[in-house]
Formats: sequence, structure tokens, C-alpha cells
Amino acid sequence: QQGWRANLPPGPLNLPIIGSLHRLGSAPHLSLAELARQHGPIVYVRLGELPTCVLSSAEMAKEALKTHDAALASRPTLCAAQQLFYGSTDIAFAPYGPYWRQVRKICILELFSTKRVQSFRSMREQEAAHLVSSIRSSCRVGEVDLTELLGPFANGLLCRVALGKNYCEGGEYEREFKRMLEEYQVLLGGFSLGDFFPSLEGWLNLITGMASRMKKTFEDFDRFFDRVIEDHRRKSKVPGGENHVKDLVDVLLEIQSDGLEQIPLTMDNIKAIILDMFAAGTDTTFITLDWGMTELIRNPRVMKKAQDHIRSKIGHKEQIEESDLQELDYLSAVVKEIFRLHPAAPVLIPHLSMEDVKIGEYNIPAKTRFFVNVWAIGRNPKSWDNPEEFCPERFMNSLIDFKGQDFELLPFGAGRRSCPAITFGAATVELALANLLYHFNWELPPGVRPEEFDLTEVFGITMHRKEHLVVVAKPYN
Ligand code: HEM
Repeated sequence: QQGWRANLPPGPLNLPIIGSLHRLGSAPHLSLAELARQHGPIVYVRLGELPTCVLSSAEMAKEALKTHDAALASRPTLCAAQQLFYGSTDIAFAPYGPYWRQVRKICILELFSTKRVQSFRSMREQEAAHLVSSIRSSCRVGEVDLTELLGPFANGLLCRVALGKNYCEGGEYEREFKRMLEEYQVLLGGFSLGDFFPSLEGWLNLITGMASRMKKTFEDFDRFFDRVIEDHRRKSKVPGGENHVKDLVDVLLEIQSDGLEQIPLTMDNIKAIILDMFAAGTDTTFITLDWGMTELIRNPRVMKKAQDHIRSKIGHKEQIEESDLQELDYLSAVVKEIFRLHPAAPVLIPHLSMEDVKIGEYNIPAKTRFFVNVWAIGRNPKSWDNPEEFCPERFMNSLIDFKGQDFELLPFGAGRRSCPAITFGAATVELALANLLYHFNWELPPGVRPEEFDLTEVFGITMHRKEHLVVVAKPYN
């Protein structure tokens, strides 16, 4: 594929360079950042059969996600999303159109309104307390595999928020649900060849075995959701149940039975939306915390400063609560720095253009995929001094935030397709991190040096570290 030239309509086009699928390697944000270093902040690559545009500077991201927000608000069809999300009728993978607009509105106004996010506050606090106590139990017997504990924290919280109870812990579904979640993260994360060669999709998925794996996982989840919905129906009939905090399934079932939506919500739509919450909300939270702790342990100066800051502001307390966080300005700078260096979805979820657009000096035709390499943007020396350095101080006297207005920092994206759960996600990360830093002093196991950390990442829509973070946790107080 080397030397392939973009075959696009006439115009000031000559987009800089063309790559091909094999050049992406195991961490696409790295190879795409390398292409940007060589050829500039807008690059046109051909991935398999698909024309794709990669943007790698704050200016280009602003043009795409602000100036052309509406034109770029669709998503390409992905095999896994079609199979696992009831024909892409969730929120994250639904193409732009009346259905997506409706479910996005439900998401913003009902599922993640300020009031709803507030109603989940005690769940976040209880799950953070549970995380602290699991670390306490593990550290009595020696080193702690923090990665092993952060995953269940993110899954457990999402289970309670979305389904009303932690199906990953105890009870009849425990092992089964954990296994399903793992398999589905693998299927969604691992790319399917068929996504890049649409004309051969059916055949490729058959011979790679993806088709049968996806079918099985889909059926397992579907049966599981039938049981969850049945549980909710039974619960709603129990007298006195009206005081409980509504979970997301409760809210969606209520919207369905009110029947006020233009496009009636089917049971499959509800299942797709709930599944989306696990896809979009668990890995992102876990990865941010895992990378955050990795950076802090690699940077003892920042770790100590953050701990001194939290401990001096909080004094003696059993647990840090969300109301304590407002005072912790250095901690919020630490969180921004983690988001800058380690955005959980380094090239966002791919966008698809619905009409021709002009970005920079290039005309780009409709039906092009767009990757916004927010990982590269967070490390672009044009936007950041010493970009590779983990230095939260850069945010201390700065107004830059991650809410989608500052295009040099986009861990949640920006515009119409940006993360609708940004307040929930950020609150969870900040609270968990505050508790981890407050309750423990962290050290590396004897003989391990910070510079020896293997920082390799695993390929997927979200970007895990390959190695687990194994550390020594010493309870403070
Ligand atoms: C630290 C935590 C999180 C991060 C860093 C994060 C980041 C992102 C990013 C980068 C996108 C894609 C934006 C784009 O393609 O332009 C996204 C979309 C989305 N996120 Fe989050 N997210 C987080 C937590 C959550 C949580 C907790 C939920 C729900 C429980 C959630 C639900 C969604 C949904 C439904 C979308 C799709 C929006 C759409 O396509 O309209 N996210 N998120």
C-alpha cells in the first residue's frame, strides 16, 4: 500500500501522506503520532479499504470538533458494535440521526443530569471505601496488585449505578458476569479485520472466528439483561421501594413506560444503552486510575506533594468524601495531568463525516473516518512546555480544563459526540485517587526501579497498560 495516493475530488487536496494498516502496529496512537511528526497535524491514511483522516494538533481538533462538529458527528459501522450493541442502537456507536439524537438527549437530561450524578454520590463514596479496605486486606500479605483491584472497583461502581447492585460480587451471577465482561472488552477492543475491509467483512469474520465469539457473547449478555430487567420489574412491585436511589435501568424502564418519546424505546434499545455504559464507563475509569498511580509512583516528588497537600487539608478522617474535594486544587491539577498524558481513549471513538468539509487547507470528502489523536495533542510541544514531563504544576495557575473548550486537552472529546458522563467520570477518578493517596504510602517492591517500569500499552479503543501495577502499600495512620 505504500505510496497510495488519495483518490479524492479536485481541490487544494494533496493531503500529506498515506499509510496502510500494517503500519499502525500495536499502539495506533503512537504510529499515528509518528506520522504526524513526519508529515504534519493532518494526515490522510488508508486503513484497509477505508479513507481515514488523522488530526494531531489542537488547531485541527478545534476545526473538526467545533467548526465542523455537526458534519463529523456520525460514527462508522463497526462489526463488534453491530453484533454486540443490538445493531449499534446504543449511544456511542449509533450513527448520527433521529435515534441517536433521542438517546443522547435521554443520556444528558436523565441518566447523567447534575441531579442524577449527585444521587450516585453515596455509591461512589462506598465503592471508594471498599477499594481502600480491599487494599488494606491485600497489603497485610505483602505486595498489592493494584491493577487487579482497580478493575473491580470500576466495574462494581458501574454495576450499582446501572443495574442497582454489584453483580460482579457475590451471588449467583458473580463468575459468569465477570467472564462475560472480560470477553466483551476483548471483542470490542481487539480490532476486527472485517472493519477495515467492509467488502470482505462476512467472510473475514467467519474465518477469524470473530463471528461465533461475538454471537455467543451477545447471547450471554442478552439473557443476563433479561434477568436484570425481570429483577427490576419484581422490585418495582415491592411496597416502600420508592425511596431507593433509582439506577439507570429503573430510569430507562420509566421512560419506556411513560411512552413520551418520539421513537418508542424498545427493550433491545434499553439493553444496548446499558451495555454502552459498561463499555464506555468501566475501562476508561480503571485505565485513568491505573495510569495515574503508575505516574505518581514513577514521580515520587509529585506523589509526596499531593499526599502532603491532601493530608494537610483534610486532617484526620475515616474517609475522604466528595465535599472535601473542592479544597484540593493540587489534586485536581494532578488529575488534569493524568488526563493530558494518558487519555483513556487516545484517538477518541472514530467519527465519520456526513458531508465534505475543509480542514486546514484540505478538502475532505464525506464518508471519511476521523481519528483525533488526543494522546499526541496532549504531548504536542506547540501546546505544552516539556510535554513528556509529569508536572501538575503546569495547571496550577491555568484556566485550561478538560471539559471540551480547550482543544489541547481533550480526554473526554468535545462537541456533539463528547462524553455525556464527564462529571460522573471525573468525580469518580478524583475521589478514588484522593482516597488512595490519603490512606496509603506507596512504594515499589524491593529491587524494582521506576525507570524499569514497562509502559507498553495494549491495543484497543481504550488503552490499558500491559503490565500490572504491583506495589507495596503502607497504611497511613
Ligand atoms: C474517566 C472516565 C471517562 C473518560 C476519560 C471518557 C472518555 C470518553 C471519550 C473520549 C468519548 C468519545 C468522544 C468522541 O468520540 O468524540 C466518550 C464517549 C462516551 N462516554 Fe465517556 N468517558 C469516561 C467515563 C464515562 C462513563 C462513566 C460513562 C457512562 C457510564 C461514559 C459514557 C460515554 C458514552 C455513552 C459515550 C458516547 C457518546 C456519543 O457517542 O454520543 N463515559 N467518553
